[in-house]
Amino acid sequence: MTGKITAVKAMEILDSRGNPTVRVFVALNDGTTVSASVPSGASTGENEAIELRDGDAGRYLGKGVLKAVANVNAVIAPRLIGMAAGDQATIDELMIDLDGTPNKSTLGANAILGVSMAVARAAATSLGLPLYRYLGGTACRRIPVPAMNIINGGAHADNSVDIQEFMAVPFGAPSFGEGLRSIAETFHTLKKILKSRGLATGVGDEGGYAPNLASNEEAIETIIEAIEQAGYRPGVDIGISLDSAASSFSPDLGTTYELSRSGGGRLSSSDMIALGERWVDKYPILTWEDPLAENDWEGFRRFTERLGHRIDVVGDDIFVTNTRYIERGIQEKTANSVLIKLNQIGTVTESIDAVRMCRDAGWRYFISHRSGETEDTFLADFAVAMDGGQIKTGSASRSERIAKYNRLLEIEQELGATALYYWK
Ligand SMILES: O=C(O)[C@@H](CO)OP(=O)(O)O
Ligand SMILES: [Mg+2]
Repeated sequence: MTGKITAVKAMEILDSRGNPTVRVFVALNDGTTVSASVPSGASTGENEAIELRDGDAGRYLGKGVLKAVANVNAVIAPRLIGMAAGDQATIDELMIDLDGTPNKSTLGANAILGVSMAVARAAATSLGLPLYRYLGGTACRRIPVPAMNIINGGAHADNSVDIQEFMAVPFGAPSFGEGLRSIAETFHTLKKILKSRGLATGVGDEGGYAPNLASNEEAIETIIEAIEQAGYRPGVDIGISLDSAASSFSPDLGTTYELSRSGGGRLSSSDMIALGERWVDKYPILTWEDPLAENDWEGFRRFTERLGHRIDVVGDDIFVTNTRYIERGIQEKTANSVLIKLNQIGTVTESIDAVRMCRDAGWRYFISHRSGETEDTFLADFAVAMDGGQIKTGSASRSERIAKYNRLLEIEQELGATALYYWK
C-alpha cells in the first residue's frame, strides 16, 4: 500500500518560454514529498483541455496561473487529504467531477494535471519504485525511439519555414543510447552545414535550428545531408518525422492551407495530399503528424488512405489525446497513430485511457512533450511505462528537453541487458 496524502500545495513557476506554469507538491504520511510541473503548448488544438490563465490581472502580461494555483490549494487539496496516493484513477475522477466541465475549464487542466502527476510520483516513491515501473509494471522495459526535432518552423520559430517540426529518428540504432548519440551528432553536423551557408543557427522553442530556408523541402534535404555527413545512412539508420501542425497555417482550420512563410502559396486539402505523396516518395519519412488541419477529418482520412500503409499518420490537434475524438478517428480511419500529450487531456488516467484505446485498435501512439516545458522528467518515465516505442521531446540544445533524454539514458542503464529498443 502507498502512503496517504497529508498535503497538496501548488506554486507558480516559469516554463522554458519564460511563461508561468503550475508546480504541485504532494506529501504523504510515510514521509514522501514530491513535486511535478505542468508543460504548456503553443500550437494548441481547439478542443484541448483548458489551461487556466489569470487574464487581465496584469502579472506576467496576463499569463499568470495564480487562479490555477488557488484551485489546487483551496478546492482540490482539502478533498484529497487522507486518500491513498496509489488510488490514481479515483483521485483523477474526483478532480474531473469537482471540475464538472468536459474541458476542465472550471479548475483548469494545468491545476488538475499538476496534482495528477504529483500523486503518481508520490505513489511510486512511497512504494520505492521508479516511476516507469510503478506506472507500467515489469512488462515495460522498452526505451522509446526518440524523434529529435532539429529544425523548427511554424508557430515555434520566426523563420521562413511553414512546417513546424523536422525530426531525426534513429530507428536503425542498436540501443537508445547509440540512437541518441547518432542524432546528437547529426544535430551538430547540421549546425556546421547551416553555418557554412551563412544561415542562422539560433534555436526555436523546442531547440531545433530555425534558419530562413528557401523552402520546406530544403529543410528536409539539409537534414539528409547532415545525416550523411555525420556518417549515418538516411532511411536505414536515421529516418525523418514531420509535424506539419497544419492547423497553424490553415486559417479556417480545414479547407485552405497557406504556405505563406516559405512563399509556397495557397493549397487545397487535395494539394496537400499530393504534396505528401511526393515527399514520401522522395524522402525517408517515417511518421507524419498533423499533415492536415484539425477540422479536415475528410482530408486526413484521404491522406491516410493514400499513405497510411507506408508511414505512421499521427493525429495531434485533431484528437487532442481525447478518447472521444480518437474513437471517431478509429471508426473513420482518419489516421493510424495518436500523439499523446498529458496536458491536452489533463489527467494521467485519461492519458492512459487514450493509450489503451490505441492499443485495442492496433494503432500506434507517440508520447510527446509540449513546446513550453520544464525540467520535470515525468514524460520519460511515462513513455517507458506506456511501452509505445516512440517519444518526441525536442532537441539536444535546451536543458528542459535534454532532461528527458538523460532520464531515458538512466532508465536504459537501470534496465541493463533487459532493455529493449525498437519500434514497428
Ligand atoms: O504540436 C506539437 O506537437 C507540440 C509539441 O511539439 O507543440 P505545442 O506544444 O506547441 O502544441
Ligand atoms: Mg503536433
